[in-house]
Amino acid sequence: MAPQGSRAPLEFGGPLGAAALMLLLPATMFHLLLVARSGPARLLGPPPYLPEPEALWSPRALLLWLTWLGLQVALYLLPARKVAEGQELKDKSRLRYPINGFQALVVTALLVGLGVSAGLPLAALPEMLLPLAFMATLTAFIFSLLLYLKALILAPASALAPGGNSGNPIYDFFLGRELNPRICSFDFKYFCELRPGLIGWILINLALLLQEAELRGSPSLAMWLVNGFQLLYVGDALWHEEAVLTTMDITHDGFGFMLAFGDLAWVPFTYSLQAQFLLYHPQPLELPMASAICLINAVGYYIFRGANSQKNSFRKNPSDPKVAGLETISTATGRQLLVSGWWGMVRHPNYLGDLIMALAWSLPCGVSHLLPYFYLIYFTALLVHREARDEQQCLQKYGLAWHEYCRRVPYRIVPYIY
Ligand SMILES: NC(=O)C1=CN([C@@H]2O[C@H](COP(=O)(O)OP(=O)(O)OC[C@H]3O[C@@H](n4cnc5c(N)ncnc54)[C@H](OP(=O)(O)O)[C@@H]3O)[C@@H](O)[C@H]2O)C=CC1
Ligand SMILES: CC(C)CCC[C@@H](C)[C@H]1CC=C2C3=C(CC[C@@]21C)[C@@]1(C)CC[C@H](O)C(C)(C)[C@@H]1CC3
Repeated sequence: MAPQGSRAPLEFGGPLGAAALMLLLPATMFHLLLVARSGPARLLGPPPYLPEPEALWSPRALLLWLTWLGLQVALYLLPARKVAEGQELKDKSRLRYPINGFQALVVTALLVGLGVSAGLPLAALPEMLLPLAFMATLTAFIFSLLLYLKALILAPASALAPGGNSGNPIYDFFLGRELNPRICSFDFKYFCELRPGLIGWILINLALLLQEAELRGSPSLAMWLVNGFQLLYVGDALWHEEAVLTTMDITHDGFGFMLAFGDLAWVPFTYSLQAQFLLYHPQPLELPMASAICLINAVGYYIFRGANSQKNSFRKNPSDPKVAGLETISTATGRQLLVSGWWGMVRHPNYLGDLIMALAWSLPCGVSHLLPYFYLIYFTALLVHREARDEQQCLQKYGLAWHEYCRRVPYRIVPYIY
């Protein structure tokens, strides 16, 4: 058995919190799937009915799910235009990652386009969301168990994540013991973070748009906006795939149930909630309002992309002319912190942009229901919590220099408010 790594303070309410989240997250996802198609679409009410086992277990859905995962694995293994190096690890080594996510998106789009023109009934996908979500949840549980056992038996101490090796099996299963579990060069966390769930989300949105076209003659303006905004978000993530290597999930969090379920089930089946809602609850949207919503999304995207690219360029090469003129603070680790540009406005400008976009994704659904605003509410809570986790980590890494940064940039996410 591998020795235990260094012990970090417990997050997410410790083992009890982790156990509660493992029940609550799948339950919330199924609740949303059921409520979105119900007449009243009440976020806070009880679900309209409890599904029978036959509604969850379907061999067709299982086959479809495995085919989808198999396709994304095959696309991941295709030759990449570039191979990028990750951040330095505890043992001073760096892992290598293929940069071919955008290529996977384009090939998937071509294959789906060919399939649809050959008669593939993509518009039937919305009817299979419940069993598909069940397959994804089951996969996440089984996969996390295998990852947990692999980490327990095979991983050396240097491969463990800072947080997921407390010794408590429930907590470690949830958070993930190993930082970058791999088989040969296949990196499970990196693969799951950007491929099956994120591209699956866009495919579900498209299927909902096609079904709306079948039902009502053409997709509504609101449905076009939601599809367009979310395609931009996913396309952007895959285009800037290399930037994910400096995010907290890759550099800090282990790969356990939280990320496996988040990537494979939560993202595709709950992030498509607005499009699901619109299929069953069409909303009128006039052009002036639609233009205002596009403007909000553009502002959010501008901040989100600007901030993420600025930090990424700076971390890759601080003398890059794009960032060389920015003001910085030196830290004892030798790394520097930006204190001007986007990172001088608030301490998490990328979260601010992401939240503004989240608002723009909900607004096309009108204001008659709370349900389509679930993403905005959940995402605010996630980012506030994530920001607090990141502060703790930065304080540990940078000590006094971080205090100085907080003094110079006092607001966390929203200028003059928070
Ligand atoms: N749609 C979704 O569901 C989700 C989206 N996201 C998005 O993912 C993106 C990445 O988020 P996340 O990984 O949480 O965090 P960040 O990309 O903000 O990374 C935080 C890290 O950036 C570095 N950093 C912080 N301040 C500075 C500074 N002033 N100058 C230079 N470096 C700094 C620190 O790491 P170091 O110094 O070690 O480099 C810190 O740990 C965000 O845009 C977020 O909105 C996140 C979660 C969910
Ligand atoms: C529901 C659980 C409590 C938590 C699950 C969280 C995950 C769903 C998210 C954690 C960080 C994520 C990121 C993205 C998607 C959601 C998860 C996996 C991201 C890939 C979305 C696209 C962005 O451009 C990004 C910056 C690449 C994101 C990285 C973080």
